[in-house]
Amino acid sequence: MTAEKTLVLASGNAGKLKEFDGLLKPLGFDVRPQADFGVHDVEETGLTFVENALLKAREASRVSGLPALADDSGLEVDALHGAPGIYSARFAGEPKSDTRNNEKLLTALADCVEGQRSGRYWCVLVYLRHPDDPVPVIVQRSWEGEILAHPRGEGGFGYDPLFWLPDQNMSVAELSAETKNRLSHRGRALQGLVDLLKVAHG
Ligand SMILES: O=P(O)(O)OP(=O)(O)OP(=O)(O)OC[C@H]1O[C@@H](n2cnc3c(O)ncnc32)[C@H](O)[C@@H]1O
Ligand SMILES: [Mg+2]
Repeated sequence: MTAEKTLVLASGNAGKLKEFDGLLKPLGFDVRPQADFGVHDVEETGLTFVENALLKAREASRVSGLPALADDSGLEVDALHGAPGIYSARFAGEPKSDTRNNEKLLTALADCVEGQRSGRYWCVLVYLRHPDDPVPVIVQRSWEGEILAHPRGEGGFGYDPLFWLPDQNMSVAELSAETKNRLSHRGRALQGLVDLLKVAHG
């Protein structure tokens, strides 16, 4: 394994870290969570996923001295004019809670009938070779679905029990980890990033 393939993952989200591990280890990357270096969560002050991902990657790379990969992601619901969007993790306030976020989403959509509950996950990945890297590698991918009226399934994390995939006839929380990684906003963004890295940085 080459030293260039060691990465710090700029995330404190256990669900994301597990998915990245499953995706990056088979590709030969040595993936280190930011907690290994004592990196704390940065304040996500950006107005876009890309700004927040840059903030996270820069901090993790600065503290660890390694190239960094950050993920800023969230759920965009059409009937809620794009909410919770970049505020998805803290939709129901601090401290962050998937359970309370899901309850708040169900309440917000209580009057919304089937057919008006469309939405999508977004994942923006940013890769920095070092904290001052002027050429970040950036990939954005979405994943279309509908918001269920009741949770289904035990897998995944976050809004997955409420995110329905008509094509699969399942919620994301009912998919296997492998299938989620193959289809998801994050899995496809990472595939795109790995392809770009081959071109951009050898
Ligand atoms: O910032 P880090 O430390 O990475 O962890 P976080 O949970 O705060 O991550 P974000 O700021 O990117 O917020 C993303 C939120 O969007 C939701 N989300 C993103 N991807 C998801 C997925 O694959 N399944 C379910 N929910 C997801 C979930 O609520 C996340 O907490
Ligand atoms: Mg966050």
